[in-house]
Amino acid sequence: MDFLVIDDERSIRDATCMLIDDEGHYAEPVVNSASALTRLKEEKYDAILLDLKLGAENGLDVLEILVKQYPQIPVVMFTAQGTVKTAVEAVRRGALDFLEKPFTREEFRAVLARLNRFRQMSQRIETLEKEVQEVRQQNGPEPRFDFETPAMKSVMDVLMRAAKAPAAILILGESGTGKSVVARAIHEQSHLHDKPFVTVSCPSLSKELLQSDLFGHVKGSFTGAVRDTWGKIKQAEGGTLFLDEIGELPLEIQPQLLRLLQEREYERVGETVTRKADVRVIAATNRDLKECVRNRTFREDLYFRLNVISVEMPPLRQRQDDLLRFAEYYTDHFAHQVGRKLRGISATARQRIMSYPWPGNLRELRNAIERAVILSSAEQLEATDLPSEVHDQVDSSPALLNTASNVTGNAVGSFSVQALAGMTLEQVEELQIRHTLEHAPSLAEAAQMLGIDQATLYRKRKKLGLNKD
Ligand SMILES: Nc1ncnc2c1ncn2[C@@H]1O[C@H](COP(=O)(O)OP(=O)(O)OP(=O)(O)O)[C@@H](O)[C@H]1O
Repeated sequence: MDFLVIDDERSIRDATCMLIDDEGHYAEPVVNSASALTRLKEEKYDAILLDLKLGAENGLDVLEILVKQYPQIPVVMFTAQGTVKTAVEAVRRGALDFLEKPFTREEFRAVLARLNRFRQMSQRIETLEKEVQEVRQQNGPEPRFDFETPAMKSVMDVLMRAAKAPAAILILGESGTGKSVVARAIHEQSHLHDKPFVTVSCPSLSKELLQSDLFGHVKGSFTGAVRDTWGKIKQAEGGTLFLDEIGELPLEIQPQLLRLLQEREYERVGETVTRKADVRVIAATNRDLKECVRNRTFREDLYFRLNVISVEMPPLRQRQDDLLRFAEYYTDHFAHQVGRKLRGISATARQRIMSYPWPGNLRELRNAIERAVILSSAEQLEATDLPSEVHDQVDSSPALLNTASNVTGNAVGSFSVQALAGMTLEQVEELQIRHTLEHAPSLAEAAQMLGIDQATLYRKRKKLGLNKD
């Protein structure tokens, strides 16, 4: 490891550098903060040893500058005997450890071991961050926010202005409209961009697990709680807590969330110690929260708390100005990913894309284009490369016709845009779900075809009284 030793006392400085050298590391001595900051600009160090009493300078002030400018470099403070209180203060202000002068080789080795662990952890985090970035790049195209649809432009305008304020933000909109994507964009545009962004998926867990996931728990608080754990609130400390599908939040947990938003306080499950939370909350849902309030499945006070700034993401069928641009963008992305040279989308395929209602919104469009790019063999994406529900809109299959008749109660001549135009959005969605469930071999595949997650399809299916095992 490479050390920067900051001490104005020559004897201590030299002795420390010799000790570091003896232990097989490299040390560079400097006498004050000015030369330390100059060296830090020129060289890369793994750790800093800093004297608390640095001549006329206060080591704690220097520590603050170092922690702010070089948060990735651990700092160990040299302290004189009997200044434990100050040493504790130094740790509170961001020092990794302290060494009481004069120190023995053993004491120094103990600090070295800690520094080594810190270094290994930092390297691991760096590797993981790179991996996450790679997975993201492999999984999907980078989000784009250059929308042309006026309604979407104004949504983004509100969100980007709100990003810089600490108030809670509520994002409404159908599944797949990009709520999670914009939640992350708000975080990245905000003053918290270098702090954590932590997602809690409200419907995916049981009430007990969700409570523990959010607030943490102490050992023995329920069967299986074998050790103390911190929840997502703690993980998100100083950053953004994104509550996805907030409309599914069990009623029992809602008062605790309200308290978190109002008082910034919470307790871990099985513990009475009240803890302070420093998080910015963004929540999203595809439910009609006002309706949930009316049905008494969502607390009104919580709704008002969350609804300080709220936006509604328009469904893709109302974003005609963006539809083709996104389709083209996805085509280029996936063609590049699979190493294909595609000359865009054919005129017929474009027409089909424009006239299809995309109930699964951007997620469905993205999946449809990814599939089409993989299947395509021509120079351009053709209508026949698109999923059947998209390219068969005019000459529909009998099964679909039957379903359409059932849904609307009328004999529909064909499943065309005209037929859809006579139906409500709810009916179109129901039609699409019924059709997909009829044809997909499993719920998982039906969800994938619809471009929604399984939990959403499960809920919708239940609401419609449909079954598929
Ligand atoms: N701005 C965007 N640019 C590119 N792709 C996007 C964008 N927004 C959404 N998508 C695509 O749509 C998919 C779904 O987006 P997202 O998960 O944010 O939707 P959602 O509204 O949160 O859905 P759900 O309610 O089901 O959780 C993303 O994985 C991405 O592929």
